[in-house]
Order: sequence, then C-alpha cells, then structure tokens
Amino acid sequence: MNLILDKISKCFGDKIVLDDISLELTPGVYGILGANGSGKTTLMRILATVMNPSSGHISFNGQDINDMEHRYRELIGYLPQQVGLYKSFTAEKFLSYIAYLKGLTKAETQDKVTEVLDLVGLSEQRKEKVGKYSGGMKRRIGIAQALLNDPKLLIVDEPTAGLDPKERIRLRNLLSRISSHRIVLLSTHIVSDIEYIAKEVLILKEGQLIQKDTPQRLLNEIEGKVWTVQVSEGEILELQSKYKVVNIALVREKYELRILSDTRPHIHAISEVPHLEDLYLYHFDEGASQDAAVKV
Ligand SMILES: Nc1ncnc2c1ncn2[C@@H]1O[C@H](COP(=O)(O)OP(=O)(O)OP(=O)(O)O)[C@@H](O)[C@H]1O
Repeated sequence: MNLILDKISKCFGDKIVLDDISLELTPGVYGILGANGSGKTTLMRILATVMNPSSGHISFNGQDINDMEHRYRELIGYLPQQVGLYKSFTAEKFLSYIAYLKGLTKAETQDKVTEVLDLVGLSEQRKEKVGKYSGGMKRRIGIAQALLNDPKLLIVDEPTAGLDPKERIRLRNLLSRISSHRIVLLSTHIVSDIEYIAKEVLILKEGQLIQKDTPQRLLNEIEGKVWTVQVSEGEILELQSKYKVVNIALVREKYELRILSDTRPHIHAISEVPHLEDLYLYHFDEGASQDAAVKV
C-alpha cells in the first residue's frame, strides 16, 4: 500500500504555501514537524480532500485519487485541529451518528462503535456526554470517529495540542498501535510526540519539504554539533550572541548551556548525543538563543 504525492503545490493568491512537495508514504507513522504557518494543515487538508492542490497529483496504490472519488474518501480518517463534537450526545450516540453519516449499516455500527471505544480506552465512559469529557478524552473520541470506517490513511492534525504529558503519551501510543496496517500522518510542534513512534519525520519549512527520513538518520545529520558547557552568568550573553543556545540550566551554581554549533563553541564544551528537538531547533532557530529557558 502506498500514497504518492507528486509535485504538490498550493498557492493562495500569489502566496506559495506548499511548494513542489513529492513523497511516498507506506504503512506506519509519519510525523510532520514545522513551525506555525509552514503548511502542515494545508498539506493535511489536501490529503483529506477538503482542499484541492493548485498543482500536482496524488495517487493511492497507483490510482489518481481524483479518479477514485468516493472510493478514496472511504479510505480516509481525518481528525482536524478543531473537531465539532455534539456536546449533549453521549460518546456512544455521537459515534453511532458519525457511523451513520459514513454509511455504516446498523449492524456494523454497533460492533464498530464498541471496537473503537475499546481501542481508544473510552468503553467505560461510553454513556457519558462528550461535552463533559476532558481535553484528552475529546481527542480520543475524535480519533475514534476517524477510525469508524477502518481507514487505510489516518490524518491527525495536532492531536496533542493542549494535552497534559500523560494524555500525550497515551495518544501517541494509541497512534503507534494502530499504525501497523495503515498510514498515519500526524502533525505537531511537539518533537517528543513523534520522536519515539515515527517511522519517518517530515520537516516542512515555509511550504517546502526540507527533510524526510527516519529519526535516527536525521539525528546523524547533527551528530557532533550538539554541545554542553558550564559557564558563569557573565559568559552567557557572549555565547548567545555567537551560537544557537537552545537551553540554559542552573547546575550547582553554574549555568549549563546546550549549544548547536558545527565547531566546539568553548574550550570546556562537551559533545552531546543529539535529540530530535536539537534538530528541530537547528532548522527553526529563530529566536532560540533569546528564548532559551533557564531551568533552575
Ligand atoms: N484559506 C487560506 N487563505 C489564505 N491563506 C491561507 C489559507 N489557509 C492557510 N493559509 C496560509 O497558509 C500558510 C500555511 O498555513 P497552515 O495552516 O497550513 O500552516 P501550519 O503549518 O498548519 O500552521 P500551524 O502550526 O499554525 O497550524 C499560513 O501562512 C496561512 O496563513
């Protein structure tokens, strides 16, 4: 199974929002990373057929999705950033209603609703009104509705925004679990959401796909470029003016700076194992030095 994007571009007026994106997706989780406005949502909306590209083609298993029409739509599950939930409906009723809209029969609906509620861990809360659900539960019911038609392509746009760490971990494990026989495309700003579950990471910058690779291979790219050094407060400003300082932590009355640099930034700097967050900041460094948080 594969989904191929061939030179996809999208313009709004004279603004190019997606610029010549070509890639192939196969089953597994793909994490799309990018700063605000880099085109993540636009790409997902195009794949979900909510929006047409300005140019380029998309094919699923060799067939142009425009020729497949509703057959392609039946293969998709889509969770947009904002999902409209019927707040006074119970989870069960909400999912049954969506199943009806997706064309499932009554008999199929009952089994499928039970199955997806179980999958997202909401079986016990099936009789509760979704309006009373926590943020994390709302996201999980959103994923459950997207799974009702057993999609081969699941598109989830920033599903972890606003969730606490426990719910984020729960959600990412859920997405990982269901990805063995489907393509899962997940957009986020939060690197740790995808660091452990993504088969490949796609980095979008100003509408261009600047990276697409396994997390490990991407990390190899910045091997030897991540450093830490302990300095006094007086040295911080100078290092910040010369290098990308991505973190500042107070450690035993010294300041430990995490620095991205091609060369050793300080005589006492120690080379560190890179994390995906370092790679992200390497590409989206605007303001990193100024924003580096002081952790005490
Ligand atoms: N319907 C539209 N008309 C005009 N411009 C648009 C439209 N939709 C998106 N844009 C612009 O396209 C660019 C990319 O937006 P998009 O929402 O795809 O980015 P994003 O990476 O998802 O951002 P975020 O992380 O903030 O959700 C932005 O500059 C946005 O203002």
